[in-house]
Amino acid sequence: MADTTIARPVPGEGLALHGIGVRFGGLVALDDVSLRVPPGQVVGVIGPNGAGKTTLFNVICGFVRPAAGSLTLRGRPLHPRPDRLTRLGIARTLQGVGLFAGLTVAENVMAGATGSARAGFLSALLGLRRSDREERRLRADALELLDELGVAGHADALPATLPYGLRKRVALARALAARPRLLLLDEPAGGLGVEEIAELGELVSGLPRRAGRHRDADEPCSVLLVEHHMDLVMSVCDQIMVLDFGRVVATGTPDQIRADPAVTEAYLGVDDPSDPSGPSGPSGSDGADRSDKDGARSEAAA
Ligand SMILES: Nc1ncnc2c1ncn2[C@@H]1O[C@H](COP(=O)(O)OP(=O)(O)OP(=O)(O)O)[C@@H](O)[C@H]1O
Repeated sequence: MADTTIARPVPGEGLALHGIGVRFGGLVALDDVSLRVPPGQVVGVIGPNGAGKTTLFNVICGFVRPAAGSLTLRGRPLHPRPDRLTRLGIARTLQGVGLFAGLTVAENVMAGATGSARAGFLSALLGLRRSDREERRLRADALELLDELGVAGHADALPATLPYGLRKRVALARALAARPRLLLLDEPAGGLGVEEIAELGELVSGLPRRAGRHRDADEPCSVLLVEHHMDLVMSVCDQIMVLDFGRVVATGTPDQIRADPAVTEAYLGVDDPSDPSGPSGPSGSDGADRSDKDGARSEAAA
């Protein structure tokens, strides 16, 4: 029977994190975190403020080097570097938008394909030669993606002229232009309205089924979603990992996570899930602020 526990990495399958530990001075940001993101699945990482979600994302992107543990991608050791992600088949969207302000929407998406284009888009920016055919192919691919995400009508606009929700779609199109086998989404719902979040949910759910767009036709794309917005996470994820104070407190399907008392305790800071005093539980919209618990995991306090 297939192993469905995402906290138990399986060699050779998708992205796997094995016993990751990260410290910032005396603060333990991640402690023995293991996770796998199987091909074709949307895996969510949730947790209250300061739980370690962004740190985990940064480890996978190579912005933070773990003090302990290792990463593998399709069974091979992974030593990520932010400037090498595209080559590894990993694309990401950032908190906020992060588009190039001086490039049009279509050009931004073309820039995302740099790693998969024989002659990179940067070469054009640098004034280097590239064939017209290559240029046309990149633009056609970009327009197709923009069409898929419902923003093709804005292809020649500058990002700043678009509403925030549309700019986020362009950022997603740019990430998809790299034809990733693994897509990392860092709080994609941030700053979006209810309707936009519902539309985003449909988009994210469909990402692993984007047959033939990624480099490996035999391996569907997988998605790692770091997100505060619980309704989105619960509706799109196949599996969810819950972090609290840098530790894994629960993993499972959305239904399992909803029913797990450890999750309620992590969000509300109470043992009784029916206690109404907490501001937001796992079915609410945002993580609770646990500033009263700050420092509880520092080495000095341990
Ligand atoms: N560069 C850093 N230097 C020192 N401490 C850091 C650094 N980055 C994160 N931390 C600390 O590590 C812990 C985990 O932070 P992280 O940002 O990963 O949490 P998070 O779950 O993403 O929180 P949020 O939901 O508020 O974004 C926090 O206590 C944070 O203050």
